[in-house]
Amino acid sequence: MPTKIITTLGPASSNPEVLQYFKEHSVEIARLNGSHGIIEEHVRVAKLAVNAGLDLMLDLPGPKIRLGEIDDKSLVVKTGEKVIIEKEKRKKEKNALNKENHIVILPCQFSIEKSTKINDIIYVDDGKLQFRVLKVEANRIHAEALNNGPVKTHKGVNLPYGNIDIDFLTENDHRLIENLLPIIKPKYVATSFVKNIDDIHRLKNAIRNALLNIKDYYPEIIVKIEMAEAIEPRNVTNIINESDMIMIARGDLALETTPVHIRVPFIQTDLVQLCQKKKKPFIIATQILESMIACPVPTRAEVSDLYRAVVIDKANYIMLSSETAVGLYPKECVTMMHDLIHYYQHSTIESIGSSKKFASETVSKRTIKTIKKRKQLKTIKAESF
Ligand SMILES: Nc1ncnc2c1ncn2[C@@H]1O[C@H](COP(=O)(O)OP(=O)(O)OP(=O)(O)O)[C@@H](O)[C@H]1O
Ligand SMILES: CC(=O)C(=O)O
Repeated sequence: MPTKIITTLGPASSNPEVLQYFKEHSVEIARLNGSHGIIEEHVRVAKLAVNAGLDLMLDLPGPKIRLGEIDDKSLVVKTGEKVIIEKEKRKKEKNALNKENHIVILPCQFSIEKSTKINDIIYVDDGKLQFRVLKVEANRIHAEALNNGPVKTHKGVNLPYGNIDIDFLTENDHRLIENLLPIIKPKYVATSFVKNIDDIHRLKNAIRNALLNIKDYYPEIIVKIEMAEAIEPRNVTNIINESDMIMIARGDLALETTPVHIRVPFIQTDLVQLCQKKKKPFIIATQILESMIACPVPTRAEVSDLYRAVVIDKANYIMLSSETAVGLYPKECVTMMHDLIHYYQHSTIESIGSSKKFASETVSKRTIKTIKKRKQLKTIKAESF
């Protein structure tokens, strides 16, 4: 089976025309990220995706630490700037400017003081922002920004050296399982920040309870591998056995394993081998075409990453996140993936590009042109020798 695409839906892609395009270009699953948006919006978008013929995945947030609501939409921190990180206050307690004595206050959805010590680095927004801890108090952390960058609402917070103790199923997970799952009945439920097999059992119980009155429906469970504990030998095999599909969730994995960023490609290799050995389908996720959030063409490194996922790892699915949720070029991202998948499948076939069926049904016109060009080049080369 050729690799298929999963697209995360958001403002950039939640309309019938884009979803139809996705369907026609190798997208099989539409992912709704439970960490963002409200239930009513997810219901609306789920209907559009189903109407376009896509399967649904509901991705549960799990105990992922995130920033709270950042009121100042243009907030930017600068290198060396002092910030305070503290548990998000309720609406009426909020300081409208998010500032105290001119120090930027960053609200966080969970208290993280107990998991932090002086000189630890706190990573925000997939590590795009880094803060060094200067002082830890009972209810807040004083830190300094190590680089410049915008601070946005609900971006992820990672503490690779901290020991986080947040219950696996959060209030938000329960709300989505009880109020959204029975309505949209997604084919897949993805679960975040799983540490061990007990977490999966707890999720399955919660789902069973929410579906007591619904017969003939139970979702397939996708376990996202994104924590160091999940890849320990005592956990990883059990987790793979207990799941219907594995997601190599490289965004958080990169910051939850140390040395940060470095281990991901190695872990990817090991997980791919394990999944293949156990015949478990798997997804390779995150930042495959990240630069295409703002640019219509990918970097060479991204194309190589895509090649690795499709050609070397032979992933069952590759996933787009911000690229299709909030990016400027959701269709171009899907086209890029679709074309590489089909180029791989057909580039060795002698009749490539001349088959009408191939041209009309699968690859975008641009790829056909490229493949034809490649064939011409080959011919020229052969003739000149
Ligand atoms: N339904 C949505 N509405 C608005 N913005 C969204 C929505 N879904 C995703 N986004 C935006 O796209 C970004 C990337 O999406 P993605 O699903 O990868 O989320 P994430 O915050 O990185 O978390 P996760 O670790 O769950 O993937 C989010 O950070 C958010 O800014
Ligand atoms: C997809 C996701 O959650 C991650 O890469 O962290």
